[in-house]
Amino acid sequence: MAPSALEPVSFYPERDGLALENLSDDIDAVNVLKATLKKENPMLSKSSFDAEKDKTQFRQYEAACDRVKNFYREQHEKQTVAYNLKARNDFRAQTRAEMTVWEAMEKLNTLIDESDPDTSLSQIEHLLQTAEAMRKDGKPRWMQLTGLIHDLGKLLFFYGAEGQWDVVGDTFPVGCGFDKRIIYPDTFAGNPDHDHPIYGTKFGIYSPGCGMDNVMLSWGHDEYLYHIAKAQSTLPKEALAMIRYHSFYPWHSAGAYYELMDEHDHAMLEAVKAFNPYDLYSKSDDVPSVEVLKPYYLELIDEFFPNKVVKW
Ligand SMILES: O[C@H]1[C@H](O)[C@@H](O)[C@H](O)[C@@H](O)[C@H]1O
Ligand SMILES: [Fe+2]
Ligand SMILES: [Fe+2]
Repeated sequence: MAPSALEPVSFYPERDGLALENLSDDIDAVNVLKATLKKENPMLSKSSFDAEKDKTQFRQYEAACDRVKNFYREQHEKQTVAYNLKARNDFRAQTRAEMTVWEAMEKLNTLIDESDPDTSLSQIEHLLQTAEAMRKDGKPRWMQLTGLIHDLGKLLFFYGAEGQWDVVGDTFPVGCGFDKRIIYPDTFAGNPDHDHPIYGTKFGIYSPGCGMDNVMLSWGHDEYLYHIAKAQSTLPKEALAMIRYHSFYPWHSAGAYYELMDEHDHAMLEAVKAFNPYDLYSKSDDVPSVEVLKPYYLELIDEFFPNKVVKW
């Protein structure tokens, strides 16, 4: 019988008249269901870092050295809409190099990331630490590979970057107001877009719910590698989101810019959040042995990059 307009509709018709003492059984059932769901999606299961690490030891920007502070002042002053349009044009206009993923990891190894307060290890070691932590936690192979390559976009530094400010560091949208939850928010006062009549407003060139695919994130290693992986690998969309947004801390960790998201972005945010602990908290793990791990990862790379030689 259809419910009359005046009667409340029960969303749980089979539970109408449920006795209170059965409630704890229901809670157990929900917990079992949650565990089963997690098993089916190991990407989302908790990282082992949750119990092991003192997370307050990471990303301490107020206490950071001048190298880090100076880096962010420059990045925040120079990442403008005009620069971002130019960077994307330059990117599309050429292939910078052709080499395998492993060769790219070796090439990147000489870069010391000025924005990073948490590691003094080389890039190859950081990539292996990230991937190894995922492997130990039983994460899917595609996710391990994502961990292995996620910072390879820093190669940009060797191919016409203007410095490190357009390669590394946290990212944020350009073309709309800079959110206070970005680290060192006051340094945006020196950005020419800060007081722009459109770019300086809350939504700027965007509209509520427009979706992150339509948002221009500050140009750097995330955006660059995202385009390469999207075109040349068989990685799933969750992996591409992990790559594109892994430095977007104001979004995935501080909760800013949610008003720009569309429905698809909510699922992608979960993927990025599942990725983040491996990137950040593995930085204090033991130094991995490159030569010992190389055969395992060479095979993994081949699985997702059908053309061994990648166009960078
Ligand atoms: O300093 C780091 C580093 O540059 C990372 O590669 C980047 O992903 C982080 O967002 C940033 O905080
Ligand atoms: Fe990164
Ligand atoms: Fe990283």
